Amino acid sequence: MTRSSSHQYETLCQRIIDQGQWVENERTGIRCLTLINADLEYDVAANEFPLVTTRKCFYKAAIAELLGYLRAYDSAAQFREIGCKTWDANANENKAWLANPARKGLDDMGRVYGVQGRNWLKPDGSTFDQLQKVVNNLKNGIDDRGEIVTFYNPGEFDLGCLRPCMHTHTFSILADTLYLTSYMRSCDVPLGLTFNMPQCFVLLALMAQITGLKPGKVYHKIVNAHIYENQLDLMQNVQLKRTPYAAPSLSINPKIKSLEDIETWVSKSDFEVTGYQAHEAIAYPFAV
Ligand SMILES: Nc1nc(=O)c2c([nH]1)NC[C@@H]1CN(c3ccc(C(=O)N[C@@H](CCC(=O)O)C(=O)O)cc3)CN21
Ligand SMILES: O=c1ccn([C@H]2C[C@H](O)[C@@H](COP(=O)(O)O)O2)c(=O)[nH]1
Repeated sequence: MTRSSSHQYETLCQRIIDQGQWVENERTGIRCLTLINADLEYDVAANEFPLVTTRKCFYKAAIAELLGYLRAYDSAAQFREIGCKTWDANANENKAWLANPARKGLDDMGRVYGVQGRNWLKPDGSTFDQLQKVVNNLKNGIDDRGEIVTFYNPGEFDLGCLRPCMHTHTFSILADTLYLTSYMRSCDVPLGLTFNMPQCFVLLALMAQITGLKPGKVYHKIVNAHIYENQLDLMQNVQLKRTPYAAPSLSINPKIKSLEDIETWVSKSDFEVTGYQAHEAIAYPFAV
């Protein structure tokens, strides 16, 4: 059985504290206590929604962010419109991006995440929709062992504000059950991870729902897991002193039946979490 996701989270935080090494980070100027390699697992079949309970997490914003990725949003203003402010700083305060001639003005994020997932540029100038291809195959029960959506396009890194952190999602079918393996190169454990855990869960649940498959498990593979130096005291002396609660569950509007629904009318209010008991919020500092 999968261990409660909040417990997996606190175990990872403790491992970083016990085994992590200090690494200077040039981009942000803030050092990070860093661990290489972590594996998390979420049981979508059992509907154990992976929300950290040792602090209040903002899952509505996390779900909105995922919807923005699936819709190929490229502007922080689009994310704000659907209830997510997480891209404001990287679009408008990141020094390297502000100085980049590719930036098209206020709120532009450039060719990141969903732009690559939905509009991968081909040499002939046309675009390829990775997500649509995967949805079409899964709907027909096909797993060609390459049901992959990747946002990672090294040839276009200079056209976006940040390289994607959760960069690749691989879908797999066994019998009538859909699995998801999600790869993450760089993980801000106090902040970003509390968004990424529920996002992986929702991505599998939604894809299963629109393809007619049963949801199985998510395998979340993290390479560089870190805590920024200015977050460490709150993590060690506040959050990790708390006892986790049981996992909540998630219900998704059953009227969502297609990728087009996700592109057109779905909003964060189509997702309802029940039984979320959490300790009070912690305002962790954010490194731009
Ligand atoms: N340093 C850093 N950490 C990240 O986690 C991160 C980035 N940069 N840049 C790109 C995205 C943006 N993400 C973010 C950005 C902000 C929050 C954040 O401020 N979360 C608060 C409040 C959220 C709210 O009120 O909606 C939190 O307490 O979780 C979370 C994830 C994740 N990513
Ligand atoms: O979904 C996300 C997006 C970003 N992060 C974190 C991981 C790092 O702390 C920064 C990105 O910095 P890089 O220098 O590009 O690695 O953002 C996250 O945890 N989750």
